[in-house]
Amino acid sequence: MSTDTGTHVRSALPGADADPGDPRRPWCAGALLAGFAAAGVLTSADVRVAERLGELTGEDDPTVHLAAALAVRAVRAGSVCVDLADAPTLAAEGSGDEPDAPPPDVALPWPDLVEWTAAVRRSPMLADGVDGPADRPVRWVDGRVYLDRYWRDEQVVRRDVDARLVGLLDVDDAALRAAVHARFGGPQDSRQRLAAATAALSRLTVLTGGPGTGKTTTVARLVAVLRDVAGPGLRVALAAPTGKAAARLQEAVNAELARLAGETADAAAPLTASTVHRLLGWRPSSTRFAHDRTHRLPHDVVVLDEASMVSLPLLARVLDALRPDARLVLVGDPDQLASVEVGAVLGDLVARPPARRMLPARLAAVLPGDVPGGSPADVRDAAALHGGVVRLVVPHRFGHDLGALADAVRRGDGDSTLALLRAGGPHASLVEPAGVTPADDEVPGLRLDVGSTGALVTAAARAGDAAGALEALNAHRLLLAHRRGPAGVRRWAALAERWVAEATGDHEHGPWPVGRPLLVTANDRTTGLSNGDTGVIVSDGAGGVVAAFGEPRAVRLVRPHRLPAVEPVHAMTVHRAQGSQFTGVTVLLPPASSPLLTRELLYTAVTRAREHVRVVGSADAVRAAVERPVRRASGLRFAR
Ligand SMILES: Nc1ncnc2c1ncn2[C@@H]1O[C@H](COP(=O)(O)OP(=O)(O)OP(=O)(O)O)[C@@H](O)[C@H]1O
Repeated sequence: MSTDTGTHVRSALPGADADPGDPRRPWCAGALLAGFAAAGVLTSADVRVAERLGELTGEDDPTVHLAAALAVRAVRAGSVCVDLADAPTLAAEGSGDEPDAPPPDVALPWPDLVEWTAAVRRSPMLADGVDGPADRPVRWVDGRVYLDRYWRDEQVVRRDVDARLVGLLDVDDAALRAAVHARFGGPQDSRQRLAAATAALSRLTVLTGGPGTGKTTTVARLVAVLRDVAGPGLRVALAAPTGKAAARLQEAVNAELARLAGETADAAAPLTASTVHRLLGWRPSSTRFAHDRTHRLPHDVVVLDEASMVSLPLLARVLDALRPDARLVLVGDPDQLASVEVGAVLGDLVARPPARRMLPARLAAVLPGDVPGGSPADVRDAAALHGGVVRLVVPHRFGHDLGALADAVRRGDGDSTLALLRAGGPHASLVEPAGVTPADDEVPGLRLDVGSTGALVTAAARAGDAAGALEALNAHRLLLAHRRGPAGVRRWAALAERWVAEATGDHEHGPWPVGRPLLVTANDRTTGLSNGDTGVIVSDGAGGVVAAFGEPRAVRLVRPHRLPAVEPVHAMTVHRAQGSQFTGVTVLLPPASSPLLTRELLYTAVTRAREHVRVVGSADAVRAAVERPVRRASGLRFAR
């Protein structure tokens, strides 16, 4: 394709006559990219990176620059790569990264796909295909364009996962069968038995399931099974992406292990769980972890919970650090929101067409009758066993209505979702505002919940009852999709703070008001607090205050002057709430046109609630959410 494409299309470009001072318009950009930037598809940074790569590699074709800029944009939006054929559709949907900017409503001068692909493949900027040169900054593989570092991370995951699925570990069938039945004896435990046997036999297990299907319980009992078959000296690491999720995992797994130990009089050593970063040996002054391919983790088993939140680069680092003969158990709900960073690896591993392996046959030999069969879903689940994927399907915790609601959202069934929400009842309700976003006086129930939760938290905090304050903090949480704007965290957190002050009659304004809920926004080694941890300021009983974090049964106290970056947490994004649950949840939806409004967002929000979820949003917004699954491009779902 000739390099004059840019000039040729200039007069037709959206925004070509727009204000030259518009900050979205990159300085010095060629006409083609400037047009995409003016339309809001690319940012100045996307354009600058692409043009700089062009300078460094001697590439001046603007269509190649466009492909590279779209690969940078894709990463910003959480994709690993961009599929050029799909790029026009994705651009028309707007960017989840900049949800407040409307999607472009102008026709963009997309290059002809065949010519574009040819230009990209012969470019000195790009490596062509899997076997292309290793020193190019961008790579094209089967229509997908990657920034090379993400391609390399994807290859690490692909190769390691494939290697882990080859061959089975040496475990005695009869001993395994006995151990599994001893730990999972119930008639409904079939999938949990399969999960434990898979973890014993395979170096990769992917344990999935909706909320309350017994994933954490399975992890604990699976560890007991592994100790039974491999000996009590087994070195087990538990990890999760956030400190809060790690604390919950540790508490739940040890409680179940202690219960099992009581049953069998075994002495079970308690396990500790850490964040994934801490497990790998995160060092603030280095871009590398202490554990990597040259200095592997010592563990025989690594269990990674909330794996839907793990990014592609982080999973690649875990796989790098794991001994090849160690077992990896990934646990999570692939229907939830993916990592805030790049990739949706759990979903990709579940959706991947697995090569045919020995595992299902061996599972059938160890656990005859437990391998699923019958319904189409069972047949799909049986096929997924080739990839080490076990899906738990029996809900053990959820109230029936909440479970049905979560399931309708997961299935993309807008009619049922709306019907269940409108039916109301003790578990779910819908508040439909008159306008696009609700006015404060349209949500009296929310105001009551926020006020009463704040009053409970403040009363416990004033009494110096840290555990009680942390417990009360989980009574209700307001969740939103956006940070800014009329349906954003900023506006609603300020409102919630006012409602709490009104409910408690407390207008204390000092830097650390007693009862203020806190969200940690940075990792901090000295206090051990992690980004995403939540806590509350409580009285220390001696006229001072202290910040309480952790679970009510394992409270950690930190003096305010030692706190890392924190912010008040009267409301938070749905993303931030992942890994936590609350008795009641209110989710306030953005307008139907928001690109952040997705099925995964609503599903994640609904499944944060233990007893009641209130959805605030128009019927259009609910439908838009349910009917729009997140699309994150990645090559992991394909054969290469
Ligand atoms: N096989 C089982 N039989 C009976 N009850 C079970 C079984 N497995 C788990 N449970 C119970 O179901 C409830 C939910 O289990 P668990 O917390 O393990 O689910 P989960 O999938 O980890 O949930 P979440 O994703 O919400 O953390 C717990 O009370 C647990 O004791």
